[in-house]
Amino acid sequence: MVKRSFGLPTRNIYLGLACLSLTLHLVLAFFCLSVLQTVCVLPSSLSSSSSVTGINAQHHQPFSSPASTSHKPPTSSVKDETHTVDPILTHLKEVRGPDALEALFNHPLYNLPQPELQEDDWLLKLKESKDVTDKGSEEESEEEALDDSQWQSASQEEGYDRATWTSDTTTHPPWLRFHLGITRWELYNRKDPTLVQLTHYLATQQILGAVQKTGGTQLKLIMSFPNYGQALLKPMRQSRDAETDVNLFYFSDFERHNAEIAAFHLDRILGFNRIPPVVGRLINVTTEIREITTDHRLSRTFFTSPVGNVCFYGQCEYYCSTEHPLCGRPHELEVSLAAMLPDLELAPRRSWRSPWRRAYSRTKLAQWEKDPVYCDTVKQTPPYNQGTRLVDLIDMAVLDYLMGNMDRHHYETFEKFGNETFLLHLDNGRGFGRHSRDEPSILAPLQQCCRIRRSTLLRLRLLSRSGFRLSDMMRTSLAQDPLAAVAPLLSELHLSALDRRLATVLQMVQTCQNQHDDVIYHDTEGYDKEYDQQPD
Ligand SMILES: Nc1ncnc2c1ncn2[C@@H]1O[C@H](COP(=O)(O)OP(=O)(O)OP(=O)(O)O)[C@@H](O)[C@H]1O
Ligand SMILES: [Mn+2]
Repeated sequence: MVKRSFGLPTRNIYLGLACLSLTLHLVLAFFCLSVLQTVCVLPSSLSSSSSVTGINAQHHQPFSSPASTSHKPPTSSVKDETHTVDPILTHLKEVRGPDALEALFNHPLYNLPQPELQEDDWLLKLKESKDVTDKGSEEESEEEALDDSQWQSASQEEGYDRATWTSDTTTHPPWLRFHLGITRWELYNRKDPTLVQLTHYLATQQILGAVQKTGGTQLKLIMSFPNYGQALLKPMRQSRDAETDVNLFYFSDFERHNAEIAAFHLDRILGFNRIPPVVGRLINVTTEIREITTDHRLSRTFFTSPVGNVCFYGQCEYYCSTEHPLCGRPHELEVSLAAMLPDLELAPRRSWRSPWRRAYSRTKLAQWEKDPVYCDTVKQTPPYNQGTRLVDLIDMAVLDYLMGNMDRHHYETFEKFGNETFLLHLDNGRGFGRHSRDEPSILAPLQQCCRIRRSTLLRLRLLSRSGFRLSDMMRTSLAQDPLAAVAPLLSELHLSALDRRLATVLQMVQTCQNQHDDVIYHDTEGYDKEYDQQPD
């Protein structure tokens, strides 16, 4: 009786619940399809990339975990009040992982129109074959010209390939294609497949030679490959998580191999393309240095440590002693390998002292640290008084601030291009030393000059948005490096420091704009319409 008297109402309740559940499912399915299409469909490669990087998602949207991102919208993008007013966001797609990096690089701000390249905008050029045979012609003496005959070694050195390159670029090894692709405006074209081939080449080619590089203060080696490519090696000296001792001056800090690697990725993500490609590699110090080196100053410094690891220290000014050994485990050592720039004889470079160079002294201050209107003087001094040199320097200060590099005493340019060219951002080994502290003085050029390229500013803003967040882009980009399989190239603490520092840069530009009129250097003509509503 009791059962029967409750039967009908219970059935109605069940029916009602079923209808409600069906409606909810339909609404959910509709929402998922229409609004979250890009989030729901995750690229198949994600799970593999996450296992390689071993990402700890404590502080970030875990792009590596499809389950956790696929059914709810990222909260920060929903909160973003500028979503409907900022045209930049019309290009924003909520994607994660490798696709997000690709989406960033496909954004119009990373594909701004470039002036058409003229013949003298290329650093090197191949000689026409008629020039090679036409001995005595004036063009023969052109320093920047390469001719096929240079590549044919008369005496075949052991292990080296016989060069069979012709003027057909498909016969060229990646390092040569990289050299031939350098222009007045950038070191490499991000979309050129040469870049991927070059990094793969550096990471995998057999090492035939290893000698110390002269010049500079810390140990560096030049490694040679079978088809005459070379790379600049910086070794791992300390664990990735070791923070620079607070009592060490910037000029005493160790150089870090992972800083060289991360700086290349950061520079590329900022859209500069001014750092030679760098990859990480595990090398065998016995077979790939000790047994092949012809450098006696280097080979003399090898020894076996008390626990049986093979170590060496080389000869240089800083940290080349038994107390600072570079040790394999027992043979394997992590290193960074940077693609070498063309030989100085083919493409001479000019070294410029940075106006914001530090004093490199325990006690002295540089002029820019004492004079609040220092930039007024710089602005009137060639080459900073015209062209893009000042804003180029400010781009470099932003890059250095983001990675905490206080060691930018000089920068270089290719002599061929005079003053109208990009700045090479070489030597980044002292970046990424501290994540817990930001060094405001690195931003002095921006703070004192209150000037920035519009394209740089717009890209920085883009990188502060969810979906394109700088830390996420860096994590994804660094996961492509071979050493990411050993451990993430930058710890999460360093990655979040990047976002924090980026916010500081944007805040500084805002403060400048509140006080000055001519903060923006307009370099995005023709694209202004698209960003009309972008506040600057
Ligand atoms: N990828 C490269 N290809 C060719 N030359 C390079 C490359 N990177 C650096 N160099 C050259 O080697 C020199 C020394 O390198 P780097 O600056 O990294 O060493 P360093 O020991 O930090 O020097 P310093 O102590 O003077 O700062 C640079 O000034 C530059 O001219
Ligand atoms: Mn240095």
